Amino acid sequence: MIQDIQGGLVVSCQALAHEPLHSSSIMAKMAIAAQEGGAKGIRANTKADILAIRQEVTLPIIGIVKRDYADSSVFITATKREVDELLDSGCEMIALDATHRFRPHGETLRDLVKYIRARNENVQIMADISSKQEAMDAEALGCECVSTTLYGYTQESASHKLYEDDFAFLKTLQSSLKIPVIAEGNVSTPERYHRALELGAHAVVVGGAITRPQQITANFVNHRK
Ligand SMILES: CC(=O)N[C@H](C=O)[C@@H](O)[C@H](O)[C@H](O)COP(=O)(O)O
Repeated sequence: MIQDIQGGLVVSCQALAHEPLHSSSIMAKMAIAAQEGGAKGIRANTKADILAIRQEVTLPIIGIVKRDYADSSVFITATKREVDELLDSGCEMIALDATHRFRPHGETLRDLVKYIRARNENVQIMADISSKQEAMDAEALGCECVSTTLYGYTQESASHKLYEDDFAFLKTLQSSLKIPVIAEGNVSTPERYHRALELGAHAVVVGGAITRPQQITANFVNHRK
């Protein structure tokens, strides 16, 4: 999958339970639209959504399972339970939280990577990180790529946005890693998308700006010239 998405757009088709488009069949339609528009891959949440999307499109899928746990703030593919669901879904790549935060039940990223490799050696792994050190650790564990998904979404990185200072964080990662770096998070305009690629992002994941109409609507309503 990592080669298939090179130089292109991955569309994240996600609607959580509290969102208006929450429905596997609607996410499958979103994925068709993304494919028709030229996307090279899909990022999707839950086994049910991935199975529905698989029926409709030929694009490779990055799977995640978001689930909240009481003892941890990690919520993207946090434990073996979510990994099992994704391995059953048949997605080509599994994305996991790869931050240094404590995981539910004390599970570790190292264990989860080992577990995925033992169960299916063909599934690739994307590390969702929020700092350079996390990215370097994920590379050392053998993940196929890192994504900037959680930059700006942890306590330590909360004051940052990926695109600020002309994607300074992306540049830092690129000069520190050998594995591909995916730009993800707040890439909300075509200009940002193309700039990230120009700077050498292996691929770019765009979500809300394409697949969350409530967010798109609010952007119109709140836009100030
Ligand atoms: C932080 C977090 O929970 N990120 C999630 C990860 O899968 C998704 O909610 C985002 O939509 C995705 O990362 C794409 O980002 P954006 O929607 O900003 O283009």
